[in-house]
Amino acid sequence: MSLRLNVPFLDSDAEIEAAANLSVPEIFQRDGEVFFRKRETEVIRRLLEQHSGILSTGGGAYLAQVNRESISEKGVALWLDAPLDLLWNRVRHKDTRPLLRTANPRATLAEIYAVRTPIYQKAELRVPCGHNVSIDAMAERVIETLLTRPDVMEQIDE
Ligand SMILES: Nc1ncnc2c1ncn2[C@@H]1O[C@H](COP(=O)(O)OP(=O)(O)OP(=O)(O)O)[C@@H](O)[C@H]1O
Ligand SMILES: O=C(O)C1=C[C@@H](O)[C@@H](O)[C@H](O)C1
Repeated sequence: MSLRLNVPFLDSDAEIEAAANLSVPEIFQRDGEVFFRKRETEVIRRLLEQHSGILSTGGGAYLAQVNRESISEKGVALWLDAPLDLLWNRVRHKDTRPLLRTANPRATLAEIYAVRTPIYQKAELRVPCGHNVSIDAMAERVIETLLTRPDVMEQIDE
């Protein structure tokens, strides 16, 4: 999306990792989730203040009201709404998500999904993501959806 729109791509996890010189799991292990969430809130606010572009936040960031407010103030929240089984297939082979390092990560993901879905529904925009929707097709759908918010993204016909 950022390549197509020629705007910066920002990722809050990547910014936190660069600042700490540690991976997200290492930060969780060394400093705990509460510490991580504080850094996440600071980073999201700073990135939204300093840049106009696409900000990919970590999946837990939108749970905090303060982050939801920062996002709505500076732009718009867009939820990529994927079904649980699709999410599981994407994360099952990775060990980069500390919250899923449990005895039964599939069940943990289901619990997280159930708790978070009503909060993700607060996002102003939503794009459903089914099986077999390519990254390109998703980017196209997201751009079409963003165009419904001319205060955030405007089409310029050349
Ligand atoms: N439309 C798609 N089709 C197929 N695979 C996809 C699609 N979108 C994302 N993926 C893959 O799903 C995996 C998870 O995506 P990604 O790491 O971007 O998630 P994320 O939303 O950044 O998660 P988090 O913020 O929790 O880290 C990646 O391997 C990515 O390539
Ligand atoms: O969904 C979450 O709570 C998280 C998602 C990742 O992007 C990281 O921000 C971290 O692993 C927490």
